[in-house]
Amino acid sequence: MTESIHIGKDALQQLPELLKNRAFSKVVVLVDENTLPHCYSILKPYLPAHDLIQIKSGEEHKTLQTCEYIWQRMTELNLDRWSVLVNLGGGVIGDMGGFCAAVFKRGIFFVQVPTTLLAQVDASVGGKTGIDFHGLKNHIGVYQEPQAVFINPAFLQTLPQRELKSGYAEIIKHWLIADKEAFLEQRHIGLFTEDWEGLIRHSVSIKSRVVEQDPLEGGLRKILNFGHTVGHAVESFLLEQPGRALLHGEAVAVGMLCEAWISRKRELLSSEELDKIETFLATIYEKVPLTEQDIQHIAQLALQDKKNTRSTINCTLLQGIGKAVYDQPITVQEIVESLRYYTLL
Ligand SMILES: NC(=O)c1ccc[n+]([C@@H]2O[C@H](COP(=O)([O-])OP(=O)(O)OC[C@H]3O[C@@H](n4cnc5c(N)ncnc54)[C@H](O)[C@@H]3O)[C@@H](O)[C@H]2O)c1
Ligand SMILES: O=C(O)C(=O)C[C@@H](O)[C@H](O)[C@H](O)COP(=O)(O)O
Ligand SMILES: [Zn+2]
Repeated sequence: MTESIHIGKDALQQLPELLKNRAFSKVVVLVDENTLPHCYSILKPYLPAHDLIQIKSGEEHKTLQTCEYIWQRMTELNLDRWSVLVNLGGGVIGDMGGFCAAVFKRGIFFVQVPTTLLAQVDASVGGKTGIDFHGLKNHIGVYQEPQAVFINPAFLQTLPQRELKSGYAEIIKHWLIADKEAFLEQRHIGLFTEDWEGLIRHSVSIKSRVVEQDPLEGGLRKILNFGHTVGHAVESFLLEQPGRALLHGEAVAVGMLCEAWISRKRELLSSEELDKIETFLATIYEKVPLTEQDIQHIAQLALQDKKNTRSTINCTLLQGIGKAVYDQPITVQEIVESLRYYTLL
């Protein structure tokens, strides 16, 4: 695991040393209306004098418009290239704050302090930063590693159950692509775990191992995108439908079911394994109602996936539980069929 990722209840104790050693000219903390009341008091004792930038929470604000506001505030606060932005929040704050820092004055430093399960096990690790554009997920962004990541499971105490479940989807994804034993054992414990730190460490180690080998997603890193070809299309589509938006992990759960079904269709996955995946996910995630018209729209959105080459949709599929294969060409029609299958589950 990368040395700059600190995990545990004392993780933040490493932060003052980092801030002191690098002698940053200014420290600014990016928060939203939830992380300010719930998380800032945990972080504050570890910070020198600093300013705050507050934005609205939620995927609908992971946009260029919010970036403009952040850059405007950074300018008003006179940040120079030796400033550091501390992103205190979930994946939206981490992705967008990381992106804003990476391009402000061609790049200032940033640190990730993830406060949701999803951000602790996935989004804060690996250097993908970015925003949504015209409803398309992470359509604009750059790869830029933070100075360090500080993961304190204590932040999860105030996180709503629905958000915990969303983050758990990325943990399940890590098991499905890389650790069969963990999937088979842990699924009986599910969200009743008391060992968040152990689960986080395990997930981060899986993700870090992949990212270290292929940081810019030339090949292997695409396995981390299992469930996202269909999942991002579902998420993008429902984000634009009033009252129907899903959380990222909820959409990934739908995507994993569809892509597991396509894996079965290709005889990469046995019907017993597909059944195990379906049964487990059904115990956690509610069924998302989709009409035939929705399905047609969603399948078209997959044509914008970042793993595609020319007009080929390259999907990551499962070759049995615990092993993933990337760059598997699939068709829009197969996505339609997989979503129809999902609606009948
Ligand atoms: N960069 C990556 O590798 C990567 C990986 C996975 C997901 N993502 C992105 O992450 C985003 C989803 O992240 P998320 O699930 O963390 O959502 P999020 O950032 O929207 O946070 C979820 C909600 O929880 C609130 N919150 C955060 N911490 C809290 C706490 N401790 N207590 C109470 N409330 C708290 C937030 O204000 C927000 O309302 C998506 O945009 C997704 O595309 C990125
Ligand atoms: O880190 C990665 O690589 C991932 O694919 C992790 C995903 O869980 C995450 O949602 C990521 O943001 C998706 O990246 P994208 O390139 O498909 O936008
Ligand atoms: Zn994801």
